Amino acid sequence: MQDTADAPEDEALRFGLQGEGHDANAGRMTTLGMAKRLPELVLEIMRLAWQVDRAGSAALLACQVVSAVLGAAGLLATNRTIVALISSGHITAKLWHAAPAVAVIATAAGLRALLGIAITALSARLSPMLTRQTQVMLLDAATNTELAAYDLPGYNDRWDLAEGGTQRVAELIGECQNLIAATASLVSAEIVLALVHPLLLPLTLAAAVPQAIAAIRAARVSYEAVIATAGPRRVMNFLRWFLVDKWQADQVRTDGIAPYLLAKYREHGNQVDAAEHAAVRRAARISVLGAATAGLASFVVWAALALLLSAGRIGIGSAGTAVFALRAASTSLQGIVGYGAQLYRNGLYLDHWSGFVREASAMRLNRGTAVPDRPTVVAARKVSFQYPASDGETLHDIDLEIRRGEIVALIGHNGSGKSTLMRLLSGLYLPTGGAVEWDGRDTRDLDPRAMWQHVAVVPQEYARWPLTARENIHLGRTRPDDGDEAVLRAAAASGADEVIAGLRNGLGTLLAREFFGGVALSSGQWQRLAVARGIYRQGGLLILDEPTSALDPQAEHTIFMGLRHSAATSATILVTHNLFNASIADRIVVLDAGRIAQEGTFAELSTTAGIFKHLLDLQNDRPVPRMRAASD
Ligand SMILES: Nc1ncnc2c1ncn2[C@@H]1O[C@H](COP(=O)(O)OP(=O)(O)OP(=O)(O)O)[C@@H](O)[C@H]1O
Repeated sequence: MQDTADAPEDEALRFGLQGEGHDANAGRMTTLGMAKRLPELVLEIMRLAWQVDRAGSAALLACQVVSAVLGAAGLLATNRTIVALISSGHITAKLWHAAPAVAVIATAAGLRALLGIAITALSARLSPMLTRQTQVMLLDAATNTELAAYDLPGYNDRWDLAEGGTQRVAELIGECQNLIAATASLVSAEIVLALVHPLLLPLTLAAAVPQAIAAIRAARVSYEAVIATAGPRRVMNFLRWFLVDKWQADQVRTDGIAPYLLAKYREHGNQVDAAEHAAVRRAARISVLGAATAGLASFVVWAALALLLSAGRIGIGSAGTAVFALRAASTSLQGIVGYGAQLYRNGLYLDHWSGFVREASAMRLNRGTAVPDRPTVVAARKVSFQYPASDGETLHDIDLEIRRGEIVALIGHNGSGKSTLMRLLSGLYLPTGGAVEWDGRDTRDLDPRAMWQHVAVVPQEYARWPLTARENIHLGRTRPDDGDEAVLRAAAASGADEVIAGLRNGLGTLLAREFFGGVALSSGQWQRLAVARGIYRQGGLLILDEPTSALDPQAEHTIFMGLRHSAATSATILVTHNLFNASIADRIVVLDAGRIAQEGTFAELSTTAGIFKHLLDLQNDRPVPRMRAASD
């Protein structure tokens, strides 16, 4: 019995979000850090906006500037109105005197309202374009990386975060606009205040500091809570998917696992609630303190204004103007602090996006430029390979050649490295030692996209593209001279023709999950299409990784009988655990723990002591149970 005291703890789902720079992000959320970061962030967003819609971005900026100028003009006109109204003389004369300034106030207010509408409309137009642009940039970066990027620790988590960042873009645009508008209003109000009395300018700015600090602290608390709960929230997303997705729905029922997983869901939900409640309480305490200090600071400003007035430093007209300007400045400052804190927080999510785009760009497919021909010989020369997150090598010292027209079967225990070797031969991975060569040229020197034009792979986990049956076979590589003929020929070679014949609209039938309006196929039917796809490509290197695992014996027979024909012009590698299927290969290579253990024909290996013979004997060892034999 195992000693439970020494037993390691069971592992649980966890995600690599914490401690990956996010704590440092939160640490930088200070007043100074924010003052430095916000202008950069605004510029970054404006640069992005400029890329997608120059006219719209320029119009938006122009509207903001004109609105600010009108704001200042309105405030100055307020000053002139007050001076005119409190001057000595008959009321009618005073009103006439004030009329032009009143007209300026009214016009400025009307125009600012119109500009406000234009700003809202322009922002609404820009937001979706910008969101899409960031998403396209992300997809472009992610789909052009080396496949090995997916094996880097935390890569998928960073992808998720980056995708989350793109969903914040619309908010960022709004916050950016509001921040610019508030800053423009503040500048105009402060100019007016400085004209009334220079002391009022630093005083109003200093009064905003406590409120700014409080708003940033509150935003930081909320960001920290988001980061702290990211792990459990992602586990919850994962569990939700497992509980309701169709692929497990039958087992959720027969295994009765729902209550067990739901309990785990609640447990993680409670962790999230506890962290968020604590954050809300902390943020509220900080906000109360901030509001109290802000009240005190504004009392000081008003007191200073009263003192200036009573000391005769400013006139009653200027004091009236200052009242309006102070209100405008205070509203603007609140806006800057509030929107600034939100913008800063959302900017951290945008950083996830830009960080991922940078990381993916550094991993971009950037190999040689030599364009290979259809290969005659594909070879591994002393190849070794280690996955980035792995402790040791998966493949060691592999020497192997496959020639055009030859079928080589790869056999070996689970985890012996067969799929990894195929990804190396097809150029999906580059070896960490030795070289893979196509007609003597190192795959590192070849243009990978040009290489893949000559590769046809039927993987174990075949894609089920949400496209028509026709598209699922030609994948956009149509042959205009051959029309559907080539597609149907490939379908006939894999038994997919029977599947297509039964579809409501033949080759034109959409194959997708029902909720996308498509027809759902069985696993074996999908696999027939995947094999047809591989045959249709007529690749110089044809790789079949367990191509018949989900097929009935008839479909399997069709494929293996047709394989000789499609293999005539390709170097073909077949990975299979069904050793009888390996008998169609010219040569069999047996992998054991990442090394080539045996190589030979079926006849040679099935009669020589070794792994192959051992596995073959096991496959043949299906004795009829004794009880049944007795009763027969
Ligand atoms: N992305 C990865 N990162 C780290 N290790 C990996 C990765 N993919 C596979 N491995 C490890 O490499 C070894 C070989 O895996 P591979 O998939 O090549 O084996 P296989 O022979 O194709 O197995 P099977 O017969 O089960 O399909 C395994 O030990 C596996 O755990």
